[in-house]
Amino acid sequence: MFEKSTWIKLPRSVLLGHGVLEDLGAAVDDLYLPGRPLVVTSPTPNELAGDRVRAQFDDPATTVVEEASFEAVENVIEVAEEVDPTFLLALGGGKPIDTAKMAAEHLGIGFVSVPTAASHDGIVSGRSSIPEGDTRHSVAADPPLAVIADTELLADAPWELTTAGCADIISNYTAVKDWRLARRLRNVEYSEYAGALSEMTAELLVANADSIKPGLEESSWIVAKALVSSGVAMSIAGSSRPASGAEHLISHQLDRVAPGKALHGHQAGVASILTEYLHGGEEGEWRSIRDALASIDAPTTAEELGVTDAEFIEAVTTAHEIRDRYTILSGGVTEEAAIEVATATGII
Ligand SMILES: NC(=O)C1=CN([C@@H]2O[C@H](COP(=O)(O)OP(=O)(O)OC[C@H]3O[C@@H](n4cnc5c(N)ncnc54)[C@H](O)[C@@H]3O)[C@@H](O)[C@H]2O)C=CC1
Ligand SMILES: O=C(CO)COP(=O)(O)O
Ligand SMILES: [Zn+2]
Repeated sequence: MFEKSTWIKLPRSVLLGHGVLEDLGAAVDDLYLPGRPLVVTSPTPNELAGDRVRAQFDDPATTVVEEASFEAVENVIEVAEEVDPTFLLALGGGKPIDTAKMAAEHLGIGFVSVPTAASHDGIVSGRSSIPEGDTRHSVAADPPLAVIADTELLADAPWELTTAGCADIISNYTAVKDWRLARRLRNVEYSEYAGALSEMTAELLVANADSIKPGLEESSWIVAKALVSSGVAMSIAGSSRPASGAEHLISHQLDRVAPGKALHGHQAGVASILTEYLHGGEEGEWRSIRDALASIDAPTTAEELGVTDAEFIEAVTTAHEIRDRYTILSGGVTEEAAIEVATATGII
């Protein structure tokens, strides 16, 4: 008997392009969402765009979060219980968006995503990536009801945030390889559609690398489209698998070992050079990944990330300890082997 079923949750509206922030109020009306939002943001995005966002609503409330954490989620829930918003409006980078996404899920209300940086592919996804102690959770949550990605705003963000978004997408190559490996060795459920969409997103981004340049609003357009597409792949998969494999586990460990040193996407990008080498060996495609990262100004070495060689190696050797996700690193890598691979790929 045929018993398969799936439930794919996607945003209802995606507004992407020059000046679309001014259409935020209209986009929310179009969702039949009456009442006041609670704006969940972090300090810099609040300063940059908070007033333009609030001006489009009656009596909006605001809460500012510093980090993505379970405590931050609890705080947002507490504020929401006081101000009783109809929906949450996440304004900023990955941290306020992940925090609002998870808080909205707990509150049983919708949320709208307004990214101020094209720095990560969580702007559309139905996942929240939240650290806790020595581990890192990828928590299921509803995706945003609408995404308003204004390329004028995204293009004004520091250039490295855009290159971090590109690197987060380039790391999809190895994420999908890990996913296929997990299907072969652990019978993990794999979606051909999500895997193909994720790979195609990385390929299109790399094919357009020549148009990704500082000061060019078109760069934000290309990157934001890729971030939306990658987020949709995660929604189709019902997990972050299409965009998060062993390279992301290394990035998450770097957040613990060397907090605040490098951006999420940059860490995932450098780590994917290493995991591609582990998948394909010397003759594999690690040089293509390295060159693709270099072509859009993203780091390719531990030094360019601002972390020490020892910190990078520690993140590699401990990556398998977090999360029950089968990858090329499951089973662990010895320190000697990690040093050898990181040296062979020029990361250290
Ligand atoms: N849920 C998911 O599917 C995904 C979640 N993530 C998560 O997202 C986070 C990384 O995202 P980021 O955006 O790097 O973190 P973030 O929210 O900390 O932003 C990075 C920095 O950029 C600043 N910033 C944002 N917009 C700016 C602007 N327009 N001008 C100047 N500065 C601006 C912020 O103030 C912050 O200091 C990580 O926690 C990661 O795990 C990443 C990918 C996917
Ligand atoms: O960063 C991600 C995809 O780019 C997803 O991260 P998680 O696997 O931690 O949810
Ligand atoms: Zn990522």
